[in-house]
Amino acid sequence: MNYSDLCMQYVASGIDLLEKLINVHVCRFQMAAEPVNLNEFQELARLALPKMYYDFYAGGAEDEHTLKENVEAFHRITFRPRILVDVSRIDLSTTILDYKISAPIIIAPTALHKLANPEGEVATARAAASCNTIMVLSFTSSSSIEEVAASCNAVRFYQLYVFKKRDIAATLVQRAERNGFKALVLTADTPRLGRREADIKNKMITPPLKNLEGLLSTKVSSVRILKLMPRDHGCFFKLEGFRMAKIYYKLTNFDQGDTYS
Ligand SMILES: Cc1cc2nc3c(=O)[nH]c(=O)nc-3n(C[C@H](O)[C@H](O)[C@H](O)COP(=O)(O)O)c2cc1C
Repeated sequence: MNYSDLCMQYVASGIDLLEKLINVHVCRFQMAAEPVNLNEFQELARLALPKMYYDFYAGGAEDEHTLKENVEAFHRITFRPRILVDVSRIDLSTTILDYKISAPIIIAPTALHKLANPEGEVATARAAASCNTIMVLSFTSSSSIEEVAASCNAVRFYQLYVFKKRDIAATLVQRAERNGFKALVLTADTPRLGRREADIKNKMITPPLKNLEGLLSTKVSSVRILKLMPRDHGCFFKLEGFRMAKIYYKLTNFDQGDTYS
């Protein structure tokens, strides 16, 4: 990670540089002992990132009930040991949409990777390539579709929010397809963004969403995240969304004028 770039990014975001330098150095000191599990990576992230950004990645909506329940759900899963079997050759590889991957794990779409690293989603795509898995690029990525496509040969899917303003989504799908993205991943559970209380308290600001430049009238580079998708652009989803997505993917004849609520 290029720390000076990271610090410059913090300064640009109006975040206190001294505090971050201290945290980054504490973090690097602690890095002497390599993290051995996800919890330790999370703790390093907490030390290195501005609170505003850490809270964005780590937090959930309202009382964070679902967030806690997600963690609990994983705790309820146990492995059934199988003994006296030949483990000399272990193969976890599988296929998704005919693309072979090393294990049944792909990178889910998550927004705004540049909050954590100046390379943003480009670095994530390279990680996907080196692990021989698939990256799903978020609709609200901080690196552009083209930058991610040029960075490596990872198999890439593109996550789509179906916007009321259909031309926005259609334009992005066309760009993704032109740049070798292999499939669309439709997000159906975000007709409105959750009420993320930490983001409200932190007065969360975002880096520019490069893919939306020139498409949204909103000045997305400095708005609070809750205003990112204002009413007239807001994403929505119902069965109709599937029809639209299908049309987008064929890239023909979408009804630009129609409105849905
Ligand atoms: C910080 C963060 C950002 C996310 N951003 C997006 C996004 O931009 N688009 C999307 O479809 N899902 C997004 N998600 C949802 C994830 O793709 C995933 O569905 C969700 O985290 C549930 O998986 P988990 O239980 O493994 O975290 C985001 C999740 C997190 C934690």
